[in-house]
Amino acid sequence: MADEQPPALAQGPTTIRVGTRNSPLALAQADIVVAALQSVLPAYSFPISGMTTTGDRDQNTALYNFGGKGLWTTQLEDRLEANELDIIVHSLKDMPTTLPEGLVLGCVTKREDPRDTLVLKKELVDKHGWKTLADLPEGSIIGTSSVRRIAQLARRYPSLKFKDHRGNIQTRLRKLEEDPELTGIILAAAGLQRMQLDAHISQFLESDNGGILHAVGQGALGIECRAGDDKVLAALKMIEDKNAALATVAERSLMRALEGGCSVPIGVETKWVEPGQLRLRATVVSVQGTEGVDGEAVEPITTAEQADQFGAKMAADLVSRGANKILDDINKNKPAPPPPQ
Ligand SMILES: NCc1[nH]cc(CCC(=O)O)c1CC(=O)O
Repeated sequence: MADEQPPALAQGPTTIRVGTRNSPLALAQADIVVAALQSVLPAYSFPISGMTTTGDRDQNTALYNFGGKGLWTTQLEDRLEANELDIIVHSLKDMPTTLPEGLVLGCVTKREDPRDTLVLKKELVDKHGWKTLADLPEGSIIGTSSVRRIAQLARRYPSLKFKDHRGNIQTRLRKLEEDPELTGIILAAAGLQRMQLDAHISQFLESDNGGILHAVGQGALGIECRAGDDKVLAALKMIEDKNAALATVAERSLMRALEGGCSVPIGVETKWVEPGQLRLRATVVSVQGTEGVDGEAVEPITTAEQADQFGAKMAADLVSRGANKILDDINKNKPAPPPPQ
């Protein structure tokens, strides 16, 4: 094993310091990445340091008030730049598409299930046997604070109502059972699966089932490091998943071209329909769900450049069919960010 390692890994310190947020999911994700690194670099150590970020602390300000940029990431990035950490493990979907100067997305690892899921209140499942969004009676209240989820649900299921719902996954599951108003909530499959909480899932949502597309990068882990840190970059290359990397390049390119942060209703779905053939589906939906533009294409993708162009081309196609009007309206109506505290 050792003589297969890139030369950059053979010399110098054998510690790679790992930064993560402090939530149970973030810590589980850091453990997954450390286990992968440890298996290819058994002589190295990977101390993990957890940190509470603005996004974790501020549970009250509506998510779009942060401007969508770097809510979860800035404080960890400061420590990476200050050379106090060597890598940061992120949910890729929480990473802005443009990173600060000097920092790069070092790799994307093997992707978990990227879909959103419906989690219904247990008591209601037991009583009525409901399983899917289509089973829910008019006026049922779904807890979610994601404009992407609300917009798509409102479009497909106009009789549903929504209630702001946030906190880490465990908190959200608890609030679902405790809040008498809520019928169900929407959570990413990946987070539930990584925490062994997937028994709570009632329905997996996708374009062909429920008509809901997931967030850009959902289900993938992105690892950020310093540009030019050759040793760390070589280590990360060893745990990269090529298919996940290429698919998420296309997704992130689409989002960058549409200038959407995590707060705009852009849904995507990428699928390798054959080896080397990537299908990209995308949707841009107005906040009320009254308008939407959808796109779909399949292209042969083997390089990051091709994936990047694929995403940009899809964005241009969506724009030419009205997505820019939807996004402009959203940007016009956005409240001003809160004053710094
Ligand atoms: N918004 C927070 C967040 N960031 C990443 C995940 C799930 C894990 C992933 O997408 O990899 C979640 C929870 C959720 O949306 O249910």
